[in-house]
Amino acid sequence: MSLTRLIAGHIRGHWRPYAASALMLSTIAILTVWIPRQVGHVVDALVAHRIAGWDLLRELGLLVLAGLVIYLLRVGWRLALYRTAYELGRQLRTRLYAQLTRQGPTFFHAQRTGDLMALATNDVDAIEMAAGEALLAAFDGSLTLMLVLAMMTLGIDWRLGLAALIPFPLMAYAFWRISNHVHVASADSLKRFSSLNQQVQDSLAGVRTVRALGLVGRSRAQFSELAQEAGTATFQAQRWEAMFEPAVGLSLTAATVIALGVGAWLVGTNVISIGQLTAFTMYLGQLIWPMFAAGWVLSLLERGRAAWSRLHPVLEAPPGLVDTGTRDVPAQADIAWDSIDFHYPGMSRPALRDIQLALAPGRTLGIVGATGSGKSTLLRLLLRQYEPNVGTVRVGGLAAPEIRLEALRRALAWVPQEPFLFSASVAENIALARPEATREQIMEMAELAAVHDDIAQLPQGYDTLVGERGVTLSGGQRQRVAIARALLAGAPVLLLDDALSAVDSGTETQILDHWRALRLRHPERSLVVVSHRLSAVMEADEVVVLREGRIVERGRHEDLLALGGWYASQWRYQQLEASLDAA
Ligand SMILES: Nc1ncnc2c1ncn2[C@@H]1O[C@H](COP(=O)(O)OP(=O)(O)OP(=O)(O)O)[C@@H](O)[C@H]1O
Repeated sequence: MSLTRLIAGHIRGHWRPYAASALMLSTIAILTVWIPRQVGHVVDALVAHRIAGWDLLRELGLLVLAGLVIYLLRVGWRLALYRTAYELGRQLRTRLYAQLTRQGPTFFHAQRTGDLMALATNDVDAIEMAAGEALLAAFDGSLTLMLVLAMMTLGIDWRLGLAALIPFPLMAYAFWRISNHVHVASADSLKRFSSLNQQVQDSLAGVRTVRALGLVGRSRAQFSELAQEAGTATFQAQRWEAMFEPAVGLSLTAATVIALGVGAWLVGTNVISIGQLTAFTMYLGQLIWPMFAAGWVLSLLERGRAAWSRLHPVLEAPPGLVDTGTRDVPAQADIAWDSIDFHYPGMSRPALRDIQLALAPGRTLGIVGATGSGKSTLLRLLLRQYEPNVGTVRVGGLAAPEIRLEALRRALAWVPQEPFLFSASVAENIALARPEATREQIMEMAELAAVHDDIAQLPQGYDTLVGERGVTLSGGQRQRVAIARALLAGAPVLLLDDALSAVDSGTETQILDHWRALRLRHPERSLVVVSHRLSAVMEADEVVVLREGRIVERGRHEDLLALGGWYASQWRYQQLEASLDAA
């Protein structure tokens, strides 16, 4: 879809404010061209000594009244129009946000956060301007131009009109050249603003790393270079935009010189009066606005087009995952990875191969293996962040794609290794999936996640702000807050994706004991534990060991010890490490 079609569609949907603005602008244009005519009449009457006293005052009063009405209408059209242009901005931002929530990791892998933020702010602003000011200025400018030209040629003298217009084709050519440059320069400026945004985002997110590595100087230099580039690109666009004004000025000066020359001759030969020549020069002055409007409109439209060409592909990007599911998660949510093969998009090496695995309701599955062996990928397929290339993930006997995505994800309480805490209180963070939860319920889950005592130590307890603008929690505290959040969600399946990595083994045992106690109340709930520490899976009903995407060992803890493979040697190693730590 082009920008024109987008704007045309918007106008169709909001024709009333556009029509009201157009009506007001038309009235303004008519009054504007009436003014020189009126001045011409007054001048002629003064020259002929036909007017004085109250009559003169009345004629001048009419001019003042026209000026006042023009002023009020100018305020009126802006109010009517800006509201609807902002409405387009709101719609585009909402569409962008909805699109972002539909997308999966592949999309976000390809898009830079800074770019997406720039799209939602700068680019949408540029489109808003194109659909608002630019459109109405185009309408107003063309209408004024037509009326002024009509008054100059038909109302005064067509020869004088034609002669004065000689410089204008040259100006049109200059406009065309300038607007091409504005388009290229605007696109570049928007792109560089995105890069600057990205740098700010990266620097803020990684500020501690940058400081710790002593890279502050380099980071500043990089930022200053990007800021310089963005500034230069914006200046470049402005430089071309600034050319519009001299082009208008030159053309009008040339037109005025011609008009005065030809006009003097026409007055001398009594074809037109002095009052008409006065009106004509006033009309020439009135051509300034349509000319400026043309330059302004062209530059706004070029900015809008450049912004739309960046935003449109993102809005139209096919969702990473099509949610065609219609079913809810069955009550007995057993899970199965059925003959799964999977490789990440663009990667040749498979991340999972020939996976056959099942988890009955109320059971615990442990997934272990060396780093990069595919443990988290198993969970990502279950969460439908990616689709397997071969095989099917089943939940409650249904293929995962048959289930509504939101229902599927609500049934799986996932705690990643590095959970995200929002800028809100600890209580609100825990109650994310159940905002209606009572303080007692929140506290109960925090106790189960072994984080209640930590929260009690915070300055405002459960009301302490955490996240970006609040108190900084340790990695282990964040993990436990996220576990409390997942427990409160009350989902039938809890997925701990290395979510105990930052807590000590004593706390880990405590949390897993609490889980088992909780399961006495909810015997149908299942647990999947991905862990590097084998103590986290020793009570599991089944443990699988992954190596390079394949299941290479499986069984209960004792079976795996007896097998004498990777699990057994890793267990011995971790036991030794624990006893050394204790010593
Ligand atoms: N988004 C991705 N794109 C491409 N390859 C990926 C992606 N995510 C993971 N991989 C690769 O897939 C393989 C399995 O990754 P996965 O994250 O499942 O391993 P893991 O066993 O959970 O590792 P760890 O214990 O370090 O968390 C690895 O080789 C990894 O490099």
